[in-house]
This record gives sequence, C-alpha cells and structure tokens, in this order.
Amino acid sequence: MSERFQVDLTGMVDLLSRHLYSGPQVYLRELIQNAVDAVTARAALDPAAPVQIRLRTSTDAAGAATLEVSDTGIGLTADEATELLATIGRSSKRDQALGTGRAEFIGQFGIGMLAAFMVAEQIEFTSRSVKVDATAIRWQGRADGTFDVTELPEAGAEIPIGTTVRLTARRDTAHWLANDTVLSLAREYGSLLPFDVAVSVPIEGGAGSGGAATGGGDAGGARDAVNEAHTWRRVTEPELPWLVEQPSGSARSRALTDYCERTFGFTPLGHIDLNLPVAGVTGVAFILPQAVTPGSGQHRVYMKRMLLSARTEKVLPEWAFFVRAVIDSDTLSPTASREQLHDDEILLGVRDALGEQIKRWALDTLRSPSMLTQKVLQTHHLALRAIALTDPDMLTLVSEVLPFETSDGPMTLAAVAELGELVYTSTTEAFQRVAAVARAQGLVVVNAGYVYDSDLLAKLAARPGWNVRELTSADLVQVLGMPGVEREMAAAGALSVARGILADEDCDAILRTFEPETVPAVLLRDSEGEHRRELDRERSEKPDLWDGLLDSFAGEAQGRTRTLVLNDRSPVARRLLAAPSGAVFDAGLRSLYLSAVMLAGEGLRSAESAALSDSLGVLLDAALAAPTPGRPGPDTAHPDS
Ligand SMILES: Nc1ncnc2c1ncn2[C@@H]1O[C@H](COP(=O)(O)OP(=O)(O)OP(=O)(O)O)[C@@H](O)[C@H]1O
Repeated sequence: MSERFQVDLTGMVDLLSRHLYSGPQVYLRELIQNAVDAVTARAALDPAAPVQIRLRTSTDAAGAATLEVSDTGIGLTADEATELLATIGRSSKRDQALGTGRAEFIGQFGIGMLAAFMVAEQIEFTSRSVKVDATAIRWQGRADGTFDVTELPEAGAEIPIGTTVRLTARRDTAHWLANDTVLSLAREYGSLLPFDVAVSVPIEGGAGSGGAATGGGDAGGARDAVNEAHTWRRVTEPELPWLVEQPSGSARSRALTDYCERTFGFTPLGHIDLNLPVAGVTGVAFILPQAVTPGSGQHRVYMKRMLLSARTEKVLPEWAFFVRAVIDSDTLSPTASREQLHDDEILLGVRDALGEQIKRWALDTLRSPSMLTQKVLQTHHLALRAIALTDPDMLTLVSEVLPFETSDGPMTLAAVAELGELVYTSTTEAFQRVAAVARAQGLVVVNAGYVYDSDLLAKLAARPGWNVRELTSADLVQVLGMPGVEREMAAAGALSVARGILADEDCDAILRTFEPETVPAVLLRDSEGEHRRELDRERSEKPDLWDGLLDSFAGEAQGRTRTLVLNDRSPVARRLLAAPSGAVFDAGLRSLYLSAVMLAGEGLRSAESAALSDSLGVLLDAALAAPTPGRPGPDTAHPDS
C-alpha cells in the first residue's frame, strides 16, 4: 500500500524563513499578491466586479496583534480551501498543460501562504466564492500544522464575494503586524499595483477627531472611515511613474528626478528610458551622481507591477553599474523566493536588450558636448571603459570622447593616434617616471595604468589604422640625446664610480642629454624597457662609435633592475661628474638618485630617507666649509642672525 508524504509545517516555515526568503517582511508581499491574483481572476470572469484590497491592523480580545487583508476577488469554496490552502505546493494559478505559472497571475508555486506563518500562529480565511450559490466558508490553519474548514450558511448572505485573510501574531512577532510596519511594507511592495489598495491608519490627533482627516495622501474613493479614529490610506499610484504623460520633456525629467529621489534617495545625473514591448518590460534607468565600484548593480524589479525585490541583480548587464533601474515586467520569472529573477533565456534576452538601450543612449548622448555629457564622462568613465571592452561601438566612442592622461595633458586616444603612433605605459608608476622627460622631448605617452585601459588599448591595437604599443625604455633612451663620444669618455671615470656607489641599490648609471635641464637625473626601470637590450642593440649597430665604452659598463652592470640616467644638460649633473670622487661626490650622487626615486613616484623607504638626510648633511658641511666667493664664510655671522 502506498503512503503519502507527511510535511512538518514548523520545519517548512523554518526552511522558508531562514533559507528562502530574505526575512519575515515578505509575508505581506505574499498576502497582497494573493489578493491581487484573486481580484485578477474575478475580473477575468466579470470585468465589472469591484476591485478593492484593504489591509487593517488591530488587536484581538486576548491582546494579540492581528492583520486582516480583504479582497473582492474570486473567493474560495470549502473544497478549494481544503485542497489549495492546506496542500503545500498546490496552486490554482498554474497552467495544467504547460506546468508553469499562468501569465496573468503573480503566484505559481503554491508556497506563498506559508510565509504568513513566519509571523502568525494562526491564519483564518473567511471567503465566499464567486461561483453561483457558493456557501461562505471559514478556514483556520495553525502553525502546528492543523486546520479546520467550516461552512457558514447562516452568515453567507452578509459575507461579500471575496476573501478576508486574518493573521494573529505570535507574541514575538507582533511588531510585524504593527500599523506603521504594515503601511510601509504595503507601500514598498504594492505602490505600483494598478489596483485600489489601502491601509487603515489612525487619524492624526487620535479618536474623537472623527473622519475629517482625509488629506491629499488618502485614497480618493476609499475615504470611508473605518471608525471614528481610522481612515483608509491608499498606497497605490494610478500609473507607472515613467509612463505618466507630462506636458513637456523637462516636466517629465523633473517628475522622474522626484521619483528617483523618493525611491532611491539620490538625485540622478539623468535618466534612460527602458522599453521592451516584446518582453512586456518597461522602466527607467537613473544615472548615479557618484562613481560606484563595478559589480554593485542592484535594481528595483516589479513583476506585474508588484515589487519583486529592491535589490535584483542580473536584470541589466554587469557593466551597467553606473545606473539604478526600476523595471516592470510581465514575462520574467521569479525564483521561488520571489526575490531574484530566474536566470533563464528570457532574462538573458531581456538583459542584453536593455543593455543595448543603455549603450544606444550613451552613443547618442555622449558624442555631443553638454553639461550632462561632461558630468557623465567625469563620473562614470570607468563604467564606459568597461562597456567599451565588450562593445566595438563603445570602444570607438570612448576613444573619441574620453580624455586620457597623457604626458601632454588630457587627450582623447583618437587625438593621440592622429599624431602617428600611440605609445602607452601600462602602469601609473611607469607613467609618472617618464612623463616629465617624455613631455620635454615632445614624446606623447598615454597613461594606461587605470583599470581596463591596457585591455582597451590592446583592443585598439588590433584595429586597422591604429598604431598602438607599450612604451619601452628603449623609446626613451632613443629620444634622449647622446652626449657625444668625447663627453662620454670624459665622464667615463665618474660614471664608473657612480655605478659602483649605486650597485648597492641594484641600479646602473648612464649619461644622456635631455630636456628639461632642471631635471638632473631620471630613473628607468629595466622591467619597462630593458635598456640593456637597447645598449646591446646600439653596440652591435655602431661598434665603432661606441668603441669599448659600452663594454666597460655592460659587463659591470649586468642584471641591474634600474638605471639612473644622468642628464648631461643639467648643470648640477655636469658639476657632479666633474667633481673628484670622495664623500661629496658620493653624497651628491645619492641625493640625485634619491630625488629621481621620488620623481618616479616611488616613496622613500626609511633607510633611504635617512640616506638622503645624511647626504644633504655632507653637502651642507662641504658648502659651509668652502665659502663661495662673495658670500659670507662659515665663520661669518649669518646676516639674519
Ligand atoms: N486571497 C485569496 N483568494 C482566493 N484564493 C486564494 C487567496 N489566497 C490564496 N488563495 C489560494 O491558495 C492557493 C495557494 O496560495 P499560495 O500563496 O500558497 O500559492 P500561490 O499564490 O498559488 O503561489 P506562490 O507560492 O507562487 O505564491 C492559491 O493558488 C489560491 O488558489
């Protein structure tokens, strides 16, 4: 004999509340949604039937908090109540043939009612079915998993068609049924429903002030006071805010800005309309006023105008993290928790199509200069770079409109490319090291050290007509002038001493001429360009010119990771190279080396700071000991003292 599965309701509720739903608050979403489905089902049979959903909080005789949700929907017969309410996983809203939820309803899984047990110890349905001659019924379910169904033939005539669901809270969950909580949850989940949904609220000033308090926020048709101290407050807006007709474009922008401020709490830079009729999707994406980190895209998604979640991911592509969208859809399927979207082919299609609309907007808007363009480029350049990585049109746009840092100030990549070749550094540190020297030599170098930039340039490099490559220190060595053989020979001795001193720092030293002459030395990293290979190349190309000179330090400096390039145009560097070796030469060279380290954007380590201080001390002592002609000597009193 086969037996039926048994279900432990407490275990099921625990499972839902801890693992499926984000928290007990969703109980109200499930109740409103059932009421909405019930009125939708009735309207399909009788378009003239009343459509009303009412929520009312109270306290019962035993002092427990209660909530009643009444609808003018399709109602339930005793058999239906027994079958549908007490069978977990049974739903009246599924398409029998397809085995999926029916398009007109929000519910489909047959588990939503259980959510009410997260906050209630007892749930009572009082209902009268729309079916002809149906008897009114009462169904009572308890958290221990027991239920009763009673027919109410006596009271039947007084009970209107529809359903009232009454929840009685447990002592520890009473706050979920408090009037303020119910009002704000009903607004959060239901404000865009195309139905008359109202919550009973106490009239300000309390009992005794009568039904007079029916201010602007109250439901027009629902002003009938519940009693002396309560009135109905409508929580639903008649139309989706982004579909409301406005007298002008600017009036619409203002209204949408207003809506965004109310809903998301920020003033958007602008908005992008989203519209996908084939998938029954409409909405609007608001451009964030501040840059945010990639991957933080969370959007407000409504299913058939009921809030699914205020933090839905995946409805827009990941790169669209610079907008917050509100979307309403008829076709997307929720997961059973009804808090995320089912990652199916429809969602994939919708995500791509909505992403396309955002791209279109960017391509159409950001090409023409305006305040909006400027603000969006400034704030969201990172997002635009991210899109450009996957989209050729956006890559073109980014190369044409987005300013990149170059050694010649901010320039677009297209403008740099027009100069002939686009040379870039792949780290900001490398850029800082070479920018001043490159600028002085008229070499335009792009800083591609920010996120996505190297990848973007690699993509551009693959495009016909683009001549793009990473800067090597060979480029710099090439643009830096040669001091001439005689000068090289004259300085060879000093350079050799310098190399000996810098060997401790794993640094080589060479002599070049470059602008500006105010920079006595720059530091190049071997990893960026491997000047050694360049020197080898030069040596093999011009063996006569270089004679044995290169060999003399090539052997010595083999494998150094950095090179100090001394500037033969700089009077300071020349004076240093002309100085005899000794403590002053040593201190002067170390000072130049350490200022080149700082110029390269590398901070000084504490030992280096100490070395700089020591070197300056040596130089100061030397200067004070050897007075310059015309200046007061060391033992002459300082004029200011
Ligand atoms: N207010 C109501 N009026 C009429 N029938 C109702 C009402 N609330 C619930 N029901 C019936 O109870 C059934 C079970 O409801 P439940 O909320 O558990 O699941 P569902 O809404 O079908 O699916 P989901 O789990 O996706 O919400 C519904 O399919 C519906 O037939």
